[in-house]
Amino acid sequence: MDHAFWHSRWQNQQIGFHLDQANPLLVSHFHHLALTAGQCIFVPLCGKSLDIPWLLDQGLQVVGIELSPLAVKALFQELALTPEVEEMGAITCYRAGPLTVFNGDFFALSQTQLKQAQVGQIDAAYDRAALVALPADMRPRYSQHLTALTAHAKQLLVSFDYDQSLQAGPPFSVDSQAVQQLYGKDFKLSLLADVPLAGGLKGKCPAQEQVWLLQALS
Ligand SMILES: C[S@@+](CC[C@H](N)C(=O)[O-])C[C@H]1O[C@@H](n2cnc3c(N)ncnc32)[C@H](O)[C@@H]1O
Repeated sequence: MDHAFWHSRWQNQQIGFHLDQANPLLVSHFHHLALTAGQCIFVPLCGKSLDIPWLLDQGLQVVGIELSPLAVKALFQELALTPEVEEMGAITCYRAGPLTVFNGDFFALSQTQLKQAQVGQIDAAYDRAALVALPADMRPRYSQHLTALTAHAKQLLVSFDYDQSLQAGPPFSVDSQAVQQLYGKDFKLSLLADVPLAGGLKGKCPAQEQVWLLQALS
């Protein structure tokens, strides 16, 4: 998917991926990350997800990155937060208290900008509808960049497994074998949940929603 695809989705409010509550799978499986208040969680391709306020409510510092300026502005507006805005080259950083959201291309986000925004150690990552939003040829670059940016931080990953021939993505099917190929070299993978998606994918084909815990191999 190119940038124009996602900009147009936000422009036209075609954001069926956006849930009107925190993702129930995050709520049920968050404890596996064993985070404590004050620690920092990174949320790639975050949209204006209500997972963000839920994570803030756990006392965490939350760092997101999102391509669409519409999404980032809506996120802060809906949370009634007025961010400080700082241009950092190709990326713009929005900050309000424990929430930092970079607006720009995930692949352009570097340690330099994280430092400039005074993001310290990232203790965990949470991927919901990020890996599965990307076509197969982009996923290895995505997983490597995420692993490097977060210094092999543990991760909660929510993915889909369905018959890709029945339905085109996004979201794409990223099955257990694909998760293993992308992350198995660096992480121990534990499948925490493998549950049928209620109503199927876009109401059209049966799909499993899977929750993975990734823990760095030492
Ligand atoms: C399927 S949505 C998921 C959003 C959010 N994680 C959620 O659960 O609601 C994927 C998001 O990734 C953003 N995105 C796509 N490509 C991106 C990129 N290269 N860098 C940053 N964000 C990107 C899109 O604008 C979109 O908001």
